[in-house]
Amino acid sequence: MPSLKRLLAPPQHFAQDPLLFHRAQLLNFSLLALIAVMTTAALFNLIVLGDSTLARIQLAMVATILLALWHFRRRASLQGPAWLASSCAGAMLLYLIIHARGDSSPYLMLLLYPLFAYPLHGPRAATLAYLVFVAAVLAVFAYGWVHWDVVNPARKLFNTLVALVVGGGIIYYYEHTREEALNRVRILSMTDPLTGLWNRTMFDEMLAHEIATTQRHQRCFSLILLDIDHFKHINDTLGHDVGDTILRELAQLLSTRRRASDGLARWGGEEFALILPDTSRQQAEQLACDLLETIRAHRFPHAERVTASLGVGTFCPGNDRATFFRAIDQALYRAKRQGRDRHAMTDDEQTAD
Ligand SMILES: Nc1nc2c(ncn2[C@@H]2O[C@H](COP(=O)(O)OP(=O)(O)OP(=O)(O)O)[C@@H](O)[C@H]2O)c(=O)[nH]1
Repeated sequence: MPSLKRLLAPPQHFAQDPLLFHRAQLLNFSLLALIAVMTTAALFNLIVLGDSTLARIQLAMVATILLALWHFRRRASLQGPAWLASSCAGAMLLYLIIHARGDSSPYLMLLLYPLFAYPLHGPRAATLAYLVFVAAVLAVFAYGWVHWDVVNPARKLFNTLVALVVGGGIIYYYEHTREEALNRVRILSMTDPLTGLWNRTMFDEMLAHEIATTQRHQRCFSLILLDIDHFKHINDTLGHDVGDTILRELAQLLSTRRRASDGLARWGGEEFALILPDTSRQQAEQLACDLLETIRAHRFPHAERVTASLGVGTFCPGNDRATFFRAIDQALYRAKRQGRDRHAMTDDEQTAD
């Protein structure tokens, strides 16, 4: 049983993103199901019906799907295997219609295609796949009209088209709204509700990503930790609402000052963190001075003077995350101790571990 559970579980690469994880789960199941169905069909065709040509085609398909399954699980590749799975499912459904030579019941099964393709590809790619599929169904239909003995083909074509358009439309709409809802949940889980910046969870994820990139490409990134000075006093004298407004306004100010590639997060109560990819110690220090000047010059509503203290450091390949953070914290503490409204750099030896 545990091995069956492991087989049904998608690779862990997709665990971070709920949308991709859902697709990966579905793809994993579909590939396994296709292998089982195709193998059974091939054996049935070979042993019971004696159709070795069809059985060979099906076994070749099984081999291709096995390859796709390997690619998906080892390489964590979703797109290619997903297209292969939906193409195989589409081909099987078309084969059913051709095999039934105009009998009505397989037409109803065409709706299985969008039911399968939309959750697997997502609305955009699945619509493309579905259009190709509908075109293929119409081609089979046109062929059948000429060659098969179909009673009232015009009515059959009309009913099939209505089912394909209405059924496909409903499935598209369902999948589209489901993805939108999931995206909203994802954004809510990543952002801080007061400032709209990344929250701590997202910051940790982006930091881990930046550290991995740093090690891979052998380059450094810098980090600034910013803490508003005497924020407790602001809250106590002006009220929490003013405190909240200052947090929001500072977040806005920092957002306008950063580059598009920089990551900005609310790290804690009145603390903010800026990840600066590909940024040297000197560049980070210059930015820290600019930020201090910008905050000093800004007129915050109700508050006469708002300042901040900054801890600044640079992470290079070989550094250790925990040591680096300790050093940044100590730099920030030093800036506070030395009188606030200033920045302090980490000691090089501290971050070098
Ligand atoms: N208004 C508001 N206040 C918050 C929020 N989160 C944390 N705080 C307050 O921020 C204050 C932080 O106080 P301290 O940690 O003592 O720091 P400080 O007063 O800024 O002093 P220094 O950092 O030493 O300059 C506390 O009073 C918290 O209640 C928030 O979301 N809104």
